[in-house]
Order: sequence, then structure tokens, then C-alpha cells
Amino acid sequence: MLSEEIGHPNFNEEAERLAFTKKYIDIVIQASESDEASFKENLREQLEGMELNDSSLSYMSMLTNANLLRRTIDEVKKLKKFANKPYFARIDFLRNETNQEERLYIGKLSLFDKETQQPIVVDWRSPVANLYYDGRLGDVSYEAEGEQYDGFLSLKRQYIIEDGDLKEIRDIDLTTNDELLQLSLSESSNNRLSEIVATIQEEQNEIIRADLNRPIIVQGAAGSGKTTIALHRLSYFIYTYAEHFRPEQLMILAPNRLFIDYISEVLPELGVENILQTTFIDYVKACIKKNIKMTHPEDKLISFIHHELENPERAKMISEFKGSLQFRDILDNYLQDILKTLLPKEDFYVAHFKLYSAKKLRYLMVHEYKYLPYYQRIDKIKRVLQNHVRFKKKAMIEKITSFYDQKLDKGLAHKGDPEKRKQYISKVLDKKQEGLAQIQKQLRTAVTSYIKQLPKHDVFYYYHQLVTNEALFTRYAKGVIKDEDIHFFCQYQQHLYEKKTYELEDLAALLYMQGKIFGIDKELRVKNVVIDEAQDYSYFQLEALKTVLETDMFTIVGDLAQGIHSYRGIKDWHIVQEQIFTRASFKTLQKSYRTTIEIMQLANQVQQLLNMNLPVVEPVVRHSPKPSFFMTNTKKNDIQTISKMIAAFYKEGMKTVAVIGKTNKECKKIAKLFQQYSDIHVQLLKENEEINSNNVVVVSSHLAKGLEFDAVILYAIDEVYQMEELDIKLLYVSMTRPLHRLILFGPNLSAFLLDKIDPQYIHIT
Ligand SMILES: Nc1ncnc2c1ncn2[C@@H]1O[C@H](COP(=O)(O)OP(=O)(O)OP(=O)(O)O)[C@@H](O)[C@H]1O
Repeated sequence: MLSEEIGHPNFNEEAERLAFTKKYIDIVIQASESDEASFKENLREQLEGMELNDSSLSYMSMLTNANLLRRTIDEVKKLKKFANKPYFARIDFLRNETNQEERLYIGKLSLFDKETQQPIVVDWRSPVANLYYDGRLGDVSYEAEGEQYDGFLSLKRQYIIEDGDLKEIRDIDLTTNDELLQLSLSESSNNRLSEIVATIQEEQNEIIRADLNRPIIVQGAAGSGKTTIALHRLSYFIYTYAEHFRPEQLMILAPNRLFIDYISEVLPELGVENILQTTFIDYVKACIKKNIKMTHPEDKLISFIHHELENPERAKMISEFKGSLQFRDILDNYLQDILKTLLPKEDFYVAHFKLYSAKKLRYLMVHEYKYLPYYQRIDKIKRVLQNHVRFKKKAMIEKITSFYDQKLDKGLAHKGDPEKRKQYISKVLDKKQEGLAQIQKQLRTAVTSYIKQLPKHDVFYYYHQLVTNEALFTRYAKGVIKDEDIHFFCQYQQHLYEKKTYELEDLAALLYMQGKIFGIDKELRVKNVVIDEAQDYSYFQLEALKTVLETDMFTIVGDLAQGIHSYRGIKDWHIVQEQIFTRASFKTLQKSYRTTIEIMQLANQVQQLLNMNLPVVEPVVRHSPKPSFFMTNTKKNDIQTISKMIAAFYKEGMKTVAVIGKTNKECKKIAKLFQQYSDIHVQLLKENEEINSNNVVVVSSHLAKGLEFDAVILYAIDEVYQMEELDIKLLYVSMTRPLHRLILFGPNLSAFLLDKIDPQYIHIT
């Protein structure tokens, strides 16, 4: 049962406990800071006493001090950060093994009593904390390092602590709804994703803590916490494997810079710092080391939305094909042939000494160094030859020397005309010198000249050679795609080539080929990857990432119902699981934590228009007024009505409001109307921009994907949503952005497909 605040029987005791913990943290901070000072002093002394070539011993001791210092600084930083809210929950666990009840306070750090080694606060990511998220009251167990620990959970308690003061205590049992969750969901958003450690739900916890040594694919409804959970899983990973991985070896791939900005604030809160946060496009550019010119990744989508393409089916075919595993197969065959062109054909000679046969070198290239990208194999061969030359150098010189020395001996021993003998000897001496000079020169240059004979091109050359040459492409693609498609495909690629441009769909192939032919730089070879909005990736994009990174340690989260790029993206998670990440587990999240029941009911109606057999999304019990539809009037009147509404939302305590138009073009119009007819300053959101939380945001439906706002107004001036897959998805995305309020402004009900759904879910004014 929910206990009354202040009136909770244990309130005073808990307030004392909080005061004690805060005091303890203070003491630890003070002690650590003096440690820090003494480490710094140590370090300074050692640096002063160091000669350039000082013994390794003092270097080692300096390093130890530096590490200790870094650790202390990190610890103090963390303690200071969480000092005012050291924990958010408590569990009481009677451990069968010891028959002792443990009272465990759970927070975002771990803190131990230095004397007794008893935990004062346990980290939410520690194994025992799993009981808080997972365990019901009663008989429970948790696992740590492969061992199972059983016991009895008698209490689960949550705290609301503000500015270091205990405000509320809630005890949770089976019959209680998670009040803290309710409370946290009813709060207003500040344009940034927040951490949810206190209210992680069981189904979410399962994903966060799912086997870290296996990839995981999550199909999650809009607002089910996919992004949040993916970040918490990273945090859990870092905690669990702190000893084995550096944060630089982890990467988050987000759809655009705007999104990276959106998630950026929550990461340090979760102890996730210094990890690589980038977009697929930027990552590939870094791998191929060239800032290639690209068509805008949304261009095609926008042309589809506007029905601008002459032959949209063909455009879809090309995008889909470039993202398919069939294209990967074609490239694999082509890569085999590229390898053949790189194989040495001539034996390797220095002067007339044969040092390595071509056959043996080919064997090395094809078999021995199979694990390496092609050009790295050539580098290896180069080193093998260089070593071999070095190894044989003496013998070769000796052979030449002895050859001429024998001749000299013969000449000297000759009893004939002394003049002729002199001439002969001088000629031999000249020849010897010449021979030795020649071999010296060859020793220096033979390897380089030999390697130079092998072709050297960049990845772009290889790619274009294949995709713009119809005859060559046909050789690989015949039977895989239709002949006429081969023709269109090559024409299309030729057209891009002439404009020296690439599109997003080319990047999977470029990345894959770069990895196979050249390899990618070490700092880009991360070991663990989180992909958000993964439904917009193609199969080949995922495959290329997995291949070049040589790991399948991926957390992949997405929602097919929001797959607005499905012409190039994933249509079925099973294919990902069966053909790419074969070790992956698959989970679904069906509850939406973002949106209220009334908003979700309407959005569900729209989602069902997709006929994709996706289950309806279950909202967490939270209410709002029904979404309202307003018929548009004059533009001036519309903007004035909308402005009044926005003012009222702010008055109600909402912090973020967005007006969503179907396309960028529509949004530009909306922003201009605000300028003309309203005092409200709006921010027309662009992809690479940060959201300024003081502004009302005007954003297009496709760019709004992944974001959330307290209140959302869908405004259709000229561009309405039609009864087709892409538009339904865009509408669904837009409707699932608000936390608390949804309003629709359009010329008629059908502008938002409301004529196709049960009218009970909408309030028509
Ligand atoms: N357990 C939870 N406790 C409190 N808030 C939660 C919880 N889970 C999710 N939320 C909140 O729900 C909202 C939606 O979360 P998030 O953006 O991660 O969902 P998503 O599945 O990525 O959504 P979308 O697919 O629409 O982008 C966020 O405001 C998040 O803080």
C-alpha cells in the first residue's frame, strides 16, 4: 500500500539514515580530496626528479600514482554528483545462506563502509539490485558470477529525495501500482531524455540485463523506452565489464545529430562517458577516410512523400537492392575477383637470386593471411620479403664476392702475359665492384619495386568499376535480379557517379568493401554497438557493421510501425535474427510509458491501418483529455488559436510544445505564419540543430521520430496524410510524440485519416 508521506511510520528513521549517508559521503570526499592532494604532491615530486632516461622503476611508480589519482578524482566527482541523492530505493533481503536480513539502499553509486566493508549504498547495476527490479516480495533469488543466491524479500521501498531532503517514502507490494512510475510519467519533459533508474520496469529490466555476451534485438512500441533502455544497457555493460573495456570501445549509432544532442544529457548521469556517439553516415565517412558528397539521406523519403518521382517503384527497388544481402553476395563474388588481381604473378628476385616463388606468395595471400583485409595482406607480404632479403643479404653478397674472387684467383694464378693478366684482373675487379653495387641497390629497391607492380586503387574505384559497368555487373548479378533491373541500376549509379555523389544506400557497400580490402582504423573498431531507430537500417548496413567490426555484440532497438524508411530498411526482424545476428535474442516491448491512454488509443487506431499485424500498444495507466480535432479556418485565425492553446499549455506547467507539419516545406510555412501572426517565437527544427527548450518547436513528421514533447499540435495546411503506408507511419510517429496532450488542426477529418477510425477516440470541436 502507498504509505502517506511524512506519516510513514519509518519516516524519521529514514531521514536519519539519509543524513548519515550524506555525512558519510562528505567524509569520504574530504578524505579522498586529501588523498588526491597527496597523490598530486607525489606525482609532482617524481616528475621533478625524473631524468629523460630515468629507470623504469620510477616511471612505474609515477604511473601507479597517476592511476590512483585518476581513480580518486573520478570517485570524488561521482560522490559529489550523487551526494544529494545517494539512493532512490531500499530492499530488505533475508539471505538463506547466512539467515541474516540485509537492508540494501540502491543508488547510482556504490559506497562501502571502509571499516566493516558493509555496503552503505549499492549500485543499481549490481547483481543484488536486480531484486529491486525483478523480484516480487517473497521468495526470490538473484545471480552473481554464475552463482544463485536465494532468500526472502520482505520490503521494496522507494524514496523521493529533493535537494538532499527526504520528501516521500513509498512501500511497494504486489497490489500497489508503481506510484513512482506514475509520478515520474506525469512530470513534464525538458526536451532531454532522462534517466529512469528508479522506475525501470520488469520487462525493461530483462532487456537491460539480458546476457551481455549476446546480441539483442528489441521490437518496441513507440514510447516503450527503447532509447532509454538501450542507454541503460550500455551503462550496465560499462559497470559489469569496467575491467575489460574502455568506453572508447563502445559506440551509439543515432539517426542524426539532433538525436545525439537529445540523448547526450542522460549519458553522464548513467556513468556513460567518452563513448563514440555518431551517425552511420559519419561513421562510414571516418572509416573510408573521405568526406564524400552525399545526397541528403531524407531526399528520397521526401520525394516519396511528395509523389515527385517519375518511377517510385524503381527508386524503391534500387534502394532495397542496395540494402539487401543479395547485394552483399554479389560483392563477395566481386571481392574474390579483386583478390585475384592482387595476387603476385612473378617470382621475387634480387639480382638473379630467386628469393620467393610467386606461388608461395600467393599461398600466403590467399590462405595464410586470410584473416586480414587484402591490402594489409600485401603489407604483410612486403614485410615478409623485406625480412627475407635482410636474412639472405649476407649470403648473396658472399656468393657474388666469392664468384669474382674465384675468378681473381684464377687470373692471379695465370702464368701468361703479365700485361693481359693485369687487364683481366682489373676487369674482374671492376665487374666485382659493379656486381656488388648492383646488388646493394637491388637489396634496397627490390621489394618496393616488386610490390609496386601490384594494382593500387581506392574503395571508390572498385565500387564504381562494378556498379557503373553493366557488362561487369551483369556477370555477378545475372539471375539475382532481373536483367532490366540490372540495366536501371547501372544507369542510376552512373548518374550518381557523374555527379560525384553517393546516397546513404551506397554506404553499406562502401563500408563492407573498405573493411574487406583495406580494413578500418583501430580507434573505429569498437567492440560493442547500440543502434537506435534500427528499423531504418538495411540488412546490409547491419551486416557491413558486423563484418568490419568483427563482433556481433550489438544492441538493436527499433519499431517497425515507425519504419518510415522501410523502402530501404528492415521489414522483418526475423531476417536480421536468422541471417545476420544469429546469436541474438529477440524481445518485444508493448507498453508505452510516454503517452496517455487517450492519445495512445487514437494512435493505435492509426497504427492498425497499417495492416502489419502489429499488436496494439498498451499505455501505462495515465489519463489526459481526448485528442481534439479542430477544423482550419483562415491561417491567421488558426495561428492565433494555436498560440492561445500553447499559452494555456505553458500555464498548466508544460515545458515543451511542438507543432508538427507533415514535411519540411509545410513546416517552413508554419514557422512563417507564426512570425506573421503570433508573438510566440518558434524554432524551425533542422536536422543538425540543437533544440532550444525555451522555444516552441516546429518540426516535420519524419524528423520528429524519436523525440518527445509535453504537448503536440499536428497542423496540416496543404499537406495532408493519405491512406498509404508511408503516410500512415508518419502520422503514427507524429501522434506518439506527446506526453500529455495531442491536438490536430486540419482542413477536414480525412487530413489525419480520422474518417477511417472509430470516432469515439477523438474529440471534434
Ligand atoms: N520505466 C520508466 N520509468 C519512467 N519513464 C519511462 C520508463 N520507460 C520509459 N520512460 C519514459 O518514456 C518515454 C519514452 O521513452 P523512449 O524515448 O526511450 O521510448 P522509445 O521506445 O525510444 O520511443 P520512440 O520509439 O517513440 O522513439 C521517455 O520519456 C522515457 O523517459
